[in-house]
Amino acid sequence: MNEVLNYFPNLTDQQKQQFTQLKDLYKDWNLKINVVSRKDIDEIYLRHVLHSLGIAKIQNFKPGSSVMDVGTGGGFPGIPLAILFPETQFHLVDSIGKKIKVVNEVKEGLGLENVKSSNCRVEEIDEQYDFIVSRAVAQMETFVHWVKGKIKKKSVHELKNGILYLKGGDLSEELAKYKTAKIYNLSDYFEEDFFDTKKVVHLPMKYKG
Ligand SMILES: C[S@@+](CC[C@H](N)C(=O)[O-])C[C@H]1O[C@@H](n2cnc3c(N)ncnc32)[C@H](O)[C@@H]1O
Repeated sequence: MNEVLNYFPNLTDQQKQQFTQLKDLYKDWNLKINVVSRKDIDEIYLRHVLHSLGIAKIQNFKPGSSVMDVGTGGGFPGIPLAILFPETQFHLVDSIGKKIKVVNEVKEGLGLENVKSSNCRVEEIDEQYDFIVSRAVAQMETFVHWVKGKIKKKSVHELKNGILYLKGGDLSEELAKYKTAKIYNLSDYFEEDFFDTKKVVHLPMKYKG
């Protein structure tokens, strides 16, 4: 938990309480439905919470904005971001029902009123968002295809509306055809070795009405 406080020192008491509660909730639920590896549970604040919050170092979501987390699994990056931005609406989507079950239990346990979830493939979603976030779900080309038409027309943030994807390693080939993609190194924001290869990719997406 100290990792989170160290990089996000201005949390409210409620946010501190929610982040603290989060570990026990995942520990309990993980025994019933495995969504996080056992090793990762012990390092949940570093590997899951702080990694998810890397997106917040690139863009703070404004009150009233909306964000979809595609292939959220047990709720990453969506749940930590929903704690950090309580006035932004988050839609967490996964095609596997038991993962969405964990998301719903954690959401209830933490009292997160700004989270809704859907158990379906993202291709079936017919809504629009300021940003679409994700981690470890698909190659960029497939992902772009899935989320086309799901971006709001008007940008109200510093970054243009589009995708904010947590990725790792060498992305030169995967992103070669996306000239407007910008890569942010999380090692510029977090000093732990875990972040040495971790990045956030911002890809602005044109509105398709
Ligand atoms: C490797 S897991 C990553 C989970 C989470 N984002 C994380 O980083 O912990 C990939 C998840 O994407 C989901 N997924 C893959 N394709 C999807 C699609 N087209 N629509 C919705 N979910 C999808 C899978 O069910 C799986 O839970």
